[in-house]
Amino acid sequence: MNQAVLNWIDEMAKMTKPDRIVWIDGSEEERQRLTAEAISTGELLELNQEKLPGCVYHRTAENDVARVEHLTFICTKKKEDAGPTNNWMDPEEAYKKLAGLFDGAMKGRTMYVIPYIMGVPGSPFSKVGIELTDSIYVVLNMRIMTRMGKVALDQLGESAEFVKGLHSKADLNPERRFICHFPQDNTIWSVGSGYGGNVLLGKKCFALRIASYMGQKEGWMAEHMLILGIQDPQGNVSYVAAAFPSACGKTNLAMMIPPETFKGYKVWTVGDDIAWMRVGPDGRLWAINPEAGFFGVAPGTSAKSNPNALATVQKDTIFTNVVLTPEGTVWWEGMGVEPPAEALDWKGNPWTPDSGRVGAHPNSRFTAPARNCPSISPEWENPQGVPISAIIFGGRRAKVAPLVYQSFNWQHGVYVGAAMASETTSAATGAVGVIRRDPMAMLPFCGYNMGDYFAHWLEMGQKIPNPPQIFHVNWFRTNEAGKFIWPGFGENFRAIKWILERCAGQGKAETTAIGYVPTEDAIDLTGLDITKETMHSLLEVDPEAWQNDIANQKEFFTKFDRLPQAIEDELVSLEKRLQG
Ligand SMILES: Nc1nc2c(ncn2[C@@H]2O[C@H](COP(=O)(O)OP(=O)(O)OP(=O)(O)O)[C@@H](O)[C@H]2O)c(=O)[nH]1
Ligand SMILES: O=C([O-])CC(=O)C(=O)O
Ligand SMILES: [Mn+2]
Repeated sequence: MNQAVLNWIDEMAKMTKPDRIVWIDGSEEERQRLTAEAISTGELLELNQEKLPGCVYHRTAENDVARVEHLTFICTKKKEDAGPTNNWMDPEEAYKKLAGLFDGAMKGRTMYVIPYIMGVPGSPFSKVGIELTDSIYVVLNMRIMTRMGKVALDQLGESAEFVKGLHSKADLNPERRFICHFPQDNTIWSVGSGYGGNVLLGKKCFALRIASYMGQKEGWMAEHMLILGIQDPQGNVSYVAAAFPSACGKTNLAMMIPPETFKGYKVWTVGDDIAWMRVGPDGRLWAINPEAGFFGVAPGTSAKSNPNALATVQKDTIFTNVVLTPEGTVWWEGMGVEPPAEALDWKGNPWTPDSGRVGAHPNSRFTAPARNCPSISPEWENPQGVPISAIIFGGRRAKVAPLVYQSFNWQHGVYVGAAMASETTSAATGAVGVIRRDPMAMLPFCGYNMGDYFAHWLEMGQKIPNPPQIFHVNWFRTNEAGKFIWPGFGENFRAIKWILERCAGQGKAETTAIGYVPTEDAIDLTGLDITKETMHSLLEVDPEAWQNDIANQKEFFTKFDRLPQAIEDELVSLEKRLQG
């Protein structure tokens, strides 16, 4: 047995004082046993096994339904290394404070030891973590989201190089809830929550916050990006990676089905949330999806918007905070089917469709194995990853950003990513619909100084002989009535097709102040009912709106003491171009 692992577990058990310690092996027998146990205590509810085989239901505490960014900390020795966009705590102080909360937190409970791999076993990209938790819900979610159990211990061998994750629900009191990251110690401590984004430590905590720090040191990138492949009628597949903030359409785009008119085209899903990217021997950027499942937003998922996601969650899925029907099935707003006449809402209260309240929490989620997905790419477990032709940034912008545009070059593209903004969503606690700057969709997920992160992006550009082209998209422009004017979902394929044409040196574009914008006839609109006026407003670059946005960007960037000169230069150049 690995002595470093044993010593660490011993130390954590002395602090948390569980009644027993159970090692997770990842077997089917173990899944059944733990599921039965969680059902017997009410932690999980069994669903209708005829209609939803292998599926279970879970409710979180009412005040524990999303990531808590104000309680999430990067604990580096120097405050500057966490940077201006992260909450910071001194590591010594953080360990001490959380040790107080962890002290005896597992008394009367079991500590589960979950060894897991982010990435495919044996891949040069992959990394091992171990999560200690007192929640069966966490174990069963990690079983879907990662490759875990024996396979991870085999990969680790005698090495002491693993990410040490400790989680306890403790008393679930939000006053005593903290998600602390110690990138310099490869350590994550999460206490007082049972919500996925705070407690599935392989996901946001490791695969983004800790991994972004590793990537900067080791010369690779960990990004909040989906990965998809687009196959053309000749059978060639091109891959793109796209960064959108939480609940802004990554899962939907990753599983998109092209509109009927595009015969012979097919979209393959490689990943829906996280990409780890390295320069390949051929000088291109290669990406893997380090996860093994999808932790997706339920509301809005329908046979019309995302049939692949709906098919994915028909078996072996954990549903969290959705509506529970009397027949033991699930429902949510925007599912595209009649709501049940009466049911239990996400809080467990009796609910009817005319109650005037939503039945499912807006951030209710499904946890489903990626292999269930009808569009899963044949390459999704390729240990070498897939080559990326285009990087896409995007957000929710009612105004300002056009449907799609291309940056002039890598440096300009990095600036476009750094200047990203989006309206906030229910994926994190706090106000919804407020515009905030969210560079590369990484504001809540960058594990070090974001100025250094921009510098790392700029440096990566120097290291990739054949870098991807960088684009920006916005599916969320609205009219005066506040309605989305672009149909979105599968129709987004039309913008992606233009992006790939541009990568191939084709595709018509107009050079504007902000970058290359499609000419009004450049996007293939065959079979789409959309007026010329609408297309015009979708592609419009309004100099005044952009000037206002620049003012907001400047305010944001003044917080940075390590802002690379190149970012500032790009901003100044844009301002000059806008003034004509
Ligand atoms: N109007 C419009 N809404 C969309 C589009 N794509 C996704 N949405 C909606 O945006 C919400 C979130 O979409 P997801 O695809 O789950 O977002 P995500 O980026 O994967 O979210 P995280 O899992 O939080 O990272 C859902 O309610 C979708 O229905 C689109 O093209 N147009
Ligand atoms: O982490 C979560 O809670 C879910 C997620 O993917 C995100 O918010 O981006
Ligand atoms: Mn996400």
